[in-house]
Amino acid sequence: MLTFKESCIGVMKLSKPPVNSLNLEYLTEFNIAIEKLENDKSCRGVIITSALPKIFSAGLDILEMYQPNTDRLRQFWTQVQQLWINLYGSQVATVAAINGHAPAGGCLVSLSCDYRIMAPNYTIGLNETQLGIVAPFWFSDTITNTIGFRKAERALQLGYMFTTDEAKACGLIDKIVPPDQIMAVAHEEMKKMFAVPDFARQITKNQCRKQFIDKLHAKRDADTDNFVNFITKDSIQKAMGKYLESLKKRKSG
Ligand SMILES: CCCC/C=C\CC(=O)SCCNC(=O)CCNC(=O)[C@H](O)C(C)(C)COP(=O)(O)OP(=O)(O)OC[C@H]1O[C@@H](n2cnc3c(N)ncnc32)[C@H](O)[C@@H]1OP(=O)(O)O
Repeated sequence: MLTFKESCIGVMKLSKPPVNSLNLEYLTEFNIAIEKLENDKSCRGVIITSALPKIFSAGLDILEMYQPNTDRLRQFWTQVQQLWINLYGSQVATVAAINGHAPAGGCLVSLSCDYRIMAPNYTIGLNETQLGIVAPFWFSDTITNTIGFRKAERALQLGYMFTTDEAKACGLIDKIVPPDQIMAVAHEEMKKMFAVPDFARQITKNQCRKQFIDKLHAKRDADTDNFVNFITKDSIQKAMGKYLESLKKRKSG
């Protein structure tokens, strides 16, 4: 993770080649970096983007969920939950500068921010069902809160990956920006949020999001149990093995 500060704005650049997949170690690093910025009194905003060309993040590392060690799988899921809690509940203003594809966990990271700008000709969405897995309730809450129930339900069922244009049309992202302008526009959007007194913006954000974060806190252990029981089922392991194979075939084909 490349993290630096530009006056009162923290910039986090995901940099885990080849596709910024989020494994246990990287999620832990991500959480430490965001918590550090959150606790930095001089930091008012965070921009999350990718240091890689064409990929914002491929989402959760599928290899963590394929033929897993159960203890590690639990730790992995705890870090995924923590990342969402940290981002969705952050007190600082957050902008996702989506400069590449953002499937599944990559989409969730961006949806957890306050504002999303995206470069053209990429795809974004919660495609979990395409892998034969199911996005947990807090993933669906987050997309529903962004694009509304009907569109979210349809997108989740299909595991639909939106083009940048489609994402803009349904409100999944806020603005389409040429790749060479994405950081400049992220700073402009951040300034708009800074024009509002921090405490008023923070309390308002809390009012909107707290109930959803509290819901996960109340069910956190059960959510981890569900995840571990679900992922370790034979049928799910088979589906995930097939999906991994299809990724490799697509590459060679
Ligand atoms: C109960 C479950 C709850 C919710 C759980 C999960 C949420 C998730 O996030 S699951 C992850 C879903 N992600 C995807 O489906 C993305 C899959 N990847 C792609 O579509 C493409 O790789 C991508 C468009 C991101 C990039 O395309 P390319 O630039 O063409 O790269 P390659 O496809 O050649 O990939 C390079 C290399 O990376 C491996 N890879 C890709 N994604 C992942 C991933 N998410 N986890 C682990 N590894 C991944 C891919 O297999 C290639 O590997 P090698 O063949 O060994 O080089």
